[in-house]
Amino acid sequence: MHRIDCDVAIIGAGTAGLAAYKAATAEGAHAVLIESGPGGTTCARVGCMPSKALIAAGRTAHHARQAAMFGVTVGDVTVDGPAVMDRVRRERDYFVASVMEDVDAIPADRRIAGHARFTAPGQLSVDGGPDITARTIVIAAGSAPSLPEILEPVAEHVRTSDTIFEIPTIPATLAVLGAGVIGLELAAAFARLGTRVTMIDKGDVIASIADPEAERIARDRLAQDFTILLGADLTAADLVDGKIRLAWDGDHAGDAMFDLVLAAAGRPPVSDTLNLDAAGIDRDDHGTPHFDAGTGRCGDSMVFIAGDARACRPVLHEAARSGRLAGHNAARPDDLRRDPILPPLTITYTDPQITMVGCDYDELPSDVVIGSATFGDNGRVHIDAAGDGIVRLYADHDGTVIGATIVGPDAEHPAHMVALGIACGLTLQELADQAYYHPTVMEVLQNAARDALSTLAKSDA
Ligand SMILES: Cc1cc2nc3c(=O)[nH]c(=O)nc-3n(C[C@H](O)[C@H](O)[C@H](O)COP(=O)(O)OP(=O)(O)OC[C@H]3O[C@@H](n4cnc5c(N)ncnc54)[C@H](O)[C@@H]3O)c2cc1C
Ligand SMILES: NC(=O)c1ccc[n+]([C@@H]2O[C@H](COP(=O)([O-])OP(=O)(O)OC[C@H]3O[C@@H](n4cnc5c(N)ncnc54)[C@H](O)[C@@H]3O)[C@@H](O)[C@H]2O)c1
Repeated sequence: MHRIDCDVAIIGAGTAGLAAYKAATAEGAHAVLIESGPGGTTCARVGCMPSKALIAAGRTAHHARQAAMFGVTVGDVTVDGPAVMDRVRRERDYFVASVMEDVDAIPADRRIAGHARFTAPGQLSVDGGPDITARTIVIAAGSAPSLPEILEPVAEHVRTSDTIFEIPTIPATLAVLGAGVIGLELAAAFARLGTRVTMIDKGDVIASIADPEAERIARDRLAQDFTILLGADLTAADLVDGKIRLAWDGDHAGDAMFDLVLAAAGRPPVSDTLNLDAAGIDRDDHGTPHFDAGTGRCGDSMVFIAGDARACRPVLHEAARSGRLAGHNAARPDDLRRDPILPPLTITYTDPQITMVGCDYDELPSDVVIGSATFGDNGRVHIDAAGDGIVRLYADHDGTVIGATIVGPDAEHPAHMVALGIACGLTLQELADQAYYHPTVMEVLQNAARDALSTLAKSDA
């Protein structure tokens, strides 16, 4: 077995690992990148991109069904399931190929295939590969879908986001376990493609939306397309005549048969497979290393961490950003860079979109000022027959914008503006006084800022 001595060893060639590799080599470090799977990143292969391709198909079917409202005749709308799934996979292949081009450009002796695990601080072994000694190590091993124990007897018939995009056609009936981001996006897409979807979650809210007004609007709207059962725990899962029978308890206790089950019950980091006991780093109760969010460093060790492996903010832009930072700092541990921590931003690509930015509703200060505005009376939304929604804008007592929950058509745009506003320390007055083109959905954000300002004025009076 040959040995490698290097400056930086990076575990995982996903978005975070690739960004770390580029940043470390840009600093002149001898870095190696270890990947246990097929590569291509979670985002491109089984995440952001195939899910958005499926959502795009669902949206197209929906718009086609709505066409008559605009005086446009398209005839009967039918969905060709195999053609939909073929396009999803073609799109996926396009994005994976583009990532693999970048990977292939890395010198072959810097790319190592196999599963890495720690054997001692600064030491890794790779299954079927070399033993590695590295001055610093970056953990960028990502996360993986969990399979609730109750589904184990029918595991063969259960899909996760890792396998759902391989199905040959659109199922007639689908149970989705988990009302988080993955469950909602895929449930909504399949429902618009003609699948009868039942979503089951043991929690009380969808998409972890803490703001009750926003949660109610999002849930009511999505429930028009598929069944949402909250506060429901699965009590049984078995196979009957080739179909999966699920039973659940709670207010809507019942059972039903499904062609397919999608488990979307969370994606914990894969840290338990890395033998972190040997790494010499402190970890929390879930096994995730303690780390400094400003530098990515785990305690005062020579280990850095990035991406979904951190078990917080598991979204693409955070993986890329934290990967760059970890790679740079792993190459320059004597001169650590500290990046500003951006406001958290999440977008769920349902219709309406669900976005949360900055301070979460359940962490707002007691003297918070909240401005609200609805999408339904917005000119652009009306013309486009795009539905309804709400902006809930949060500011502190001196009027500085601190967060928002936005549920509505194209909510991604005002959400980005609020994220920038928070990062720049914008006040409600400054937000309200920006240029808002007419007619755009951005005007709803301006209305929410004005509403919050009038509340602030009343509380000051
Ligand atoms: C269905 C779905 C949809 C999503 N949609 C969005 C979206 O629209 N927008 C968004 O911002 N985010 C989205 N995300 C989240 C986003 O994809 C992730 O946050 C991001 O891809 C994480 O990147 P990463 O580099 O941390 O992990 P990954 O890309 O998963 O990379 C980790 C790599 O490490 C490898 N690895 C693991 N263990 C080892 C080991 N021991 N040795 C060697 N290699 C190892 C793995 O094989 C993997 O290739 C979505 C995720 C899913 C699942
Ligand atoms: N648009 C995006 O940015 C996007 C899209 C998809 C995924 N992602 C990322 O992927 C991560 C993982 O997504 P996810 O949806 O798998 O996880 P999640 O943590 O968002 O949601 C999991 C849901 O499953 C429920 N659940 C857990 N165990 C259950 C059980 N036994 N029975 C019933 N319900 C159960 C939870 O109550 C929760 O509502 C997200 O945190 C997100 O950051 C992002």
